[in-house]
Amino acid sequence: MVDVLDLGHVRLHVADEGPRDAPAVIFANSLGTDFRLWDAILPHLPPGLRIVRADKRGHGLSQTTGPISIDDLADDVAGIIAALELDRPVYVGLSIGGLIGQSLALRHGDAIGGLVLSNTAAKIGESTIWTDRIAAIEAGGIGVIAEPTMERWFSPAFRATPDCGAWKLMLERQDQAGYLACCRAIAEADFRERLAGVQGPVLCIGGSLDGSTPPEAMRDLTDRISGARLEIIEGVGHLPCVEAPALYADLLAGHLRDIGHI
Ligand SMILES: O=C(O)CC1=CCC(=O)O1
Repeated sequence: MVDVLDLGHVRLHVADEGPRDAPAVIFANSLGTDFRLWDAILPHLPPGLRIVRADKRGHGLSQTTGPISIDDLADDVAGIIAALELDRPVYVGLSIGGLIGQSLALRHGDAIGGLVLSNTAAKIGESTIWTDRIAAIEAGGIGVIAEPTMERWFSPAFRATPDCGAWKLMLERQDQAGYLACCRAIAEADFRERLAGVQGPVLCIGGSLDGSTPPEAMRDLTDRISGARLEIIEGVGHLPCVEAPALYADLLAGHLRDIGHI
């Protein structure tokens, strides 16, 4: 079922697929993408899962609101879990989705049954990266950042394929105010001194060619969480679920088995 979920303060576009009583996994996508980010891994996941994907505020078909924080976005995820009556789903968040996951684990740890932090960091980039990006978009529109963003998102090999064009278009079509609100939320988020409050087992996944949250950032994040383990997928950029979907799904499935979720 794909639907609009009204949480009262915001309406979110959510896909809820699979048997209602099955072990659930909830996915959160990155800045500038909608929940189709996960399409390619779905056929590779073990059968019989309940899969929930949601466009965060200001992305895809979800509503854009005023200023937001990563904690607000984590509260939205907790709201989705409660509204859909999910039984402690495993949360998988990529990039800003990973920041949201760190906040979710700290604020609503009892609501989730496991955590996967993909292509993210305890703090993503210095503040100037975000103030420069915001200024560039305010001056010239989201299109001005599209080409350099593809270089961070994808390996040279993937950028040479026609598929890359669709991802660039997805970025260019995001709501500008929604995208900028998320940039401001990322700029303010810093979990470096807070992660002692997150307990493993946590699976961290990175890409060897990730230009946004490189392997060093993933290692730093993993080292800060007791019981976390890191897998780096070789030859892919910031969105390994797009570039290496079978491998990504295998890592995820292995983790679901390791923690007894399936
Ligand atoms: O656009 C990028 O640089 C990649 C990115 C950073 C945070 C996020 O969610 O995506």
